[in-house]
Amino acid sequence: MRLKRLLVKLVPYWPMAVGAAFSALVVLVLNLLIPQFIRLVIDEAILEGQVFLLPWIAGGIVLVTVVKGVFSFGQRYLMERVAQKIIFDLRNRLYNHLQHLSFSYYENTQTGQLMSRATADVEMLKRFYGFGIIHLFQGAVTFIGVLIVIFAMHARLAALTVLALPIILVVIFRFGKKVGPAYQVIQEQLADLTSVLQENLTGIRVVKAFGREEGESQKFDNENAALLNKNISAVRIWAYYFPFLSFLTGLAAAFIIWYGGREVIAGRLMLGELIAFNSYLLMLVMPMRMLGWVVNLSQRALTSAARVFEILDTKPEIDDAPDARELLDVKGEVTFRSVSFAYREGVEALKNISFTAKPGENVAIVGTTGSGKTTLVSLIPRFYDPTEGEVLLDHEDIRSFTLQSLRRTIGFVSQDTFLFSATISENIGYGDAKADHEAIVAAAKAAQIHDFIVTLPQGYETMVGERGVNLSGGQKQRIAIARALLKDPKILILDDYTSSVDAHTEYLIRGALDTLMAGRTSFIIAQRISTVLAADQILVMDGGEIVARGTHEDLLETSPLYQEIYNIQFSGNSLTCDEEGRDNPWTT
Ligand SMILES: Nc1ncnc2c1ncn2[C@@H]1O[C@H](COP(=O)(O)OP(=O)(O)OP(=O)(O)O)[C@@H](O)[C@H]1O
Repeated sequence: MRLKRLLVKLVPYWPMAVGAAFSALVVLVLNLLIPQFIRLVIDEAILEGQVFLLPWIAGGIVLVTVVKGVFSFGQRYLMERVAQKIIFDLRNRLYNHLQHLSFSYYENTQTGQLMSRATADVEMLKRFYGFGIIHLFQGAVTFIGVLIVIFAMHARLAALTVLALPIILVVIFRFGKKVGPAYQVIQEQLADLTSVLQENLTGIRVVKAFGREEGESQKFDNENAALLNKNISAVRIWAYYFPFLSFLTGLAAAFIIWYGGREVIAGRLMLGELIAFNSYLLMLVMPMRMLGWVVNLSQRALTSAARVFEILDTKPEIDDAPDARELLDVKGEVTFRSVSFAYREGVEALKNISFTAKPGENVAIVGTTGSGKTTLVSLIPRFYDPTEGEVLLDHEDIRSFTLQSLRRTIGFVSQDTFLFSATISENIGYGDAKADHEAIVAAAKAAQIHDFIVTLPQGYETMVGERGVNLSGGQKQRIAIARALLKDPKILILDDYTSSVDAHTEYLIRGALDTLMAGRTSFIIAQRISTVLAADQILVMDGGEIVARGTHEDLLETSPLYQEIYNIQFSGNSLTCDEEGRDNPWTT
């Protein structure tokens, strides 16, 4: 099944694959000629004393070798090209597929596992296409070719020699059965090792902050030692295999010399024929060894294929409905109608949520930690679909629109800001490939980050992310805000957007956002008092439910939970700023 699926991928490249197979056949025929030259040298030139034949035979050998070289090159080159092309397609498909898999998939899969599949496993498949298949073919035709020739030369001797064949085949297949699972275990262990490495590198700050370098090294050591052991187990299987195979072929050679020698002495076989016969049998040694190698490679490739296909076969949980249409002319009315949602069955993160945000309305969401605020806003761009109920945009279920067009209308600034290893300008322009420099600068100005950017040595062309300058949390967040604003979204979602900027910057952003939010429906998970003050409606969440709603003044009077949140969360930063951005005590 998996093998068939791997082989089908050759179909689009059949002319090249056939070219490689043809070259392999030519190489085989030429190989079969060499022992005949040897026979001629011994039987005709030496024993019969026909010296004039020698230069011709020598010339023939040179010619055969040259032509063989050309076709060997063709075979290798063509097959490697096919392999590279198949792997190119596969890598692209895999990457593309990964882009479309849903959040839930990534939450349940280790990044290291995915990286290992996209690199080590794909590489294994390349070796299968580039070497495995052609060597399997070459081995099979060599076998058939040699058998035909030796039976034609001396049927009895050939028949007696190949009696050893079934034993050899049993050895090869037993080997395949053992080595396959051994390599599956290795491949899985390698993925585990990659996961440890990836997690360590991502969390290196935590490792250092807690002084856990030793512990982490130990963790890696353990996984690495497990990999070593598993590799050694596989190598042991290999190590048994080769000497045993050599022993069997040695036995066959001994038999030929013994039996064939007697035939020569009896005059039923020429000396040159015996030597040629033996050369043919030696030609079988390589394919037999190769068969073991190819069986091993194929087993590994099948393991890798299973791991790669598993990703490709995972359907994105969130996808376009078959009749999904483009979302056009958005007004921006968002309605949650009896929405419930569970990340895991039976544990509801949202329970029966209903509310409407009118176009252009500014909705603040407050609540205790873990009450479902982030989950609620994640349903609007369809990061997840409700388990029950529906989310409507302009009175239509958002599942009736294409994901692309839906997400295009939404600007999202999430809790953890991620910037790519690219220039500031590219990061801000991420959501709109056509954005010009003026638009990028305008967005940066609106997010109050322009003044900072121009102080950098390369301004907007400064690299950020892993390969560039380090920015503070607040600076990153403002770049993320600029990135969201550049899309000119009808709906704006800001999750904890002010959590890492100081009161002064918050004031500056606040001012910019007030203008920018005009005409957009916005949802802001509020951490600061100024946000709730500016909101048209505030949703108060607790345990996945909306327990109160209203304006700040209403809620202070009617909702004890809101009062509590206000006292704990907002009073600590109940400062707003005066015109110049200086902090002032906040009063209602
Ligand atoms: N990806 C996830 N998988 C499983 N459970 C999750 C996931 N994300 C959140 N939860 C759970 O869902 C509940 C709501 O989480 P959510 O992040 O929406 O809360 P929140 O109000 O935004 O919290 P905070 O203010 O701390 O960010 C929590 O109990 C949380 O543990």
